[in-house]
Amino acid sequence: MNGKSKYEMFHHQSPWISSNRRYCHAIQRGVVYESVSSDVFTNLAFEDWVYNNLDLSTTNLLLLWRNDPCVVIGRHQNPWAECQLRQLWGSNVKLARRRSGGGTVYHDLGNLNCTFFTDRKRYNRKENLELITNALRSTWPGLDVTVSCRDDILLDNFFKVSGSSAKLGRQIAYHHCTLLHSVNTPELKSLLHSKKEGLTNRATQSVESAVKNLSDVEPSVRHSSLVDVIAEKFYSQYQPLYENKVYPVDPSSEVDWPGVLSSREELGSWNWVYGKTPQFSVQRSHTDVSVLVHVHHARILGVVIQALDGWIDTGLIQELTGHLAGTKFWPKDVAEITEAFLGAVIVDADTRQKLHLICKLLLETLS
Ligand SMILES: Nc1ncnc2c1ncn2[C@@H]1O[C@H](COP(=O)(O)OP(=O)(O)OP(=O)(O)O)[C@@H](O)[C@H]1O
Repeated sequence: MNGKSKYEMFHHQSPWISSNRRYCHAIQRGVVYESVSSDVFTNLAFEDWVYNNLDLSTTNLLLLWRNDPCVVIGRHQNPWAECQLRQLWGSNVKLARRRSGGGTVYHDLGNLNCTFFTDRKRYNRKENLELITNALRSTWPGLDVTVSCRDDILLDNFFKVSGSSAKLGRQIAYHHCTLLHSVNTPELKSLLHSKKEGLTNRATQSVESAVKNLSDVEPSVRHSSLVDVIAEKFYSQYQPLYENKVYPVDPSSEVDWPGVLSSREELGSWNWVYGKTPQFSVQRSHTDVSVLVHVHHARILGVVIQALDGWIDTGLIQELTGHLAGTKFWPKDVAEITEAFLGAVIVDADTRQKLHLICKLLLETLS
């Protein structure tokens, strides 16, 4: 960095400081931004941008954002284990992998996300969560919200309305949390219900909770009112003499946040969303035969097919498993290989039926 601090680099080079006066409040002690985008990948890329580019040694930055329907898994999770992929693929719900750890959550426009960026030394999850619960209670005394020992926000000491995770760097940290005010809870429950049978996994597992929307208890809770009350509490805590202004930001602006679009592309890529899945295995069985698929970086590492001696010619099995090794663990890719194999192989009707069964079991491991 040629001896310059991050902020100096940023100050001199970044157009959003040097020429775009709209964003020149970055060195206040506290500032609230609200993203104008509802694209999960753009919002996650913007979080990344702030994390990598801003010097927040004197500033607390709160970013408020929400997304169109999506399932967001933690950095070290396995989407095959965490959600109903077949249902998700057939819907308009996107799947995203965030940079922070933790479990799987569902977002739609009825879920507000709050990202608290601070200097690493001032990182304090509990303080952030208390800020939210204090803001909620002082505006809607009927909301009995508390922070649990897992850093969830619970309603009536039971229903989860907020989950948290964080990313801690050497200098900067962020803590982000969700806030359910009016999400589609049936969709949340059906997409996240998984516990896939036959799957062996060392990835982080989600902790399922009963959830509820804040608006079920206080119908006047809306996105805009939440933004206002949380921003107000934030300013009263960090910047008491400052006007309670929520600054709209366009996180897709390459001019304001150079590099944000390539980060968005990476976060939306198959290699990130699926490819970062820790190694796992899935098994499917039928009375006569079982199929075990080992998967690494969402590619097939190997397939083990077990059957009674003489049930099928082992040479055929070796040929099929050889074709599959290294293939993407993805329905289209696996289907193409099994179809090509079945189309080319010359065998009697009984063997063909057995091969069809094996290929069917293979495809069942995929969702
Ligand atoms: N938007 C949401 N806000 C709050 N809870 C949610 C949301 N979506 C789903 N949930 C519930 O939270 C559960 C996942 O919680 P889990 O604790 O594993 O992850 P987390 O809250 O992201 O973070 P962490 O693992 O760091 O506590 C889901 O199974 C579901 O019951």
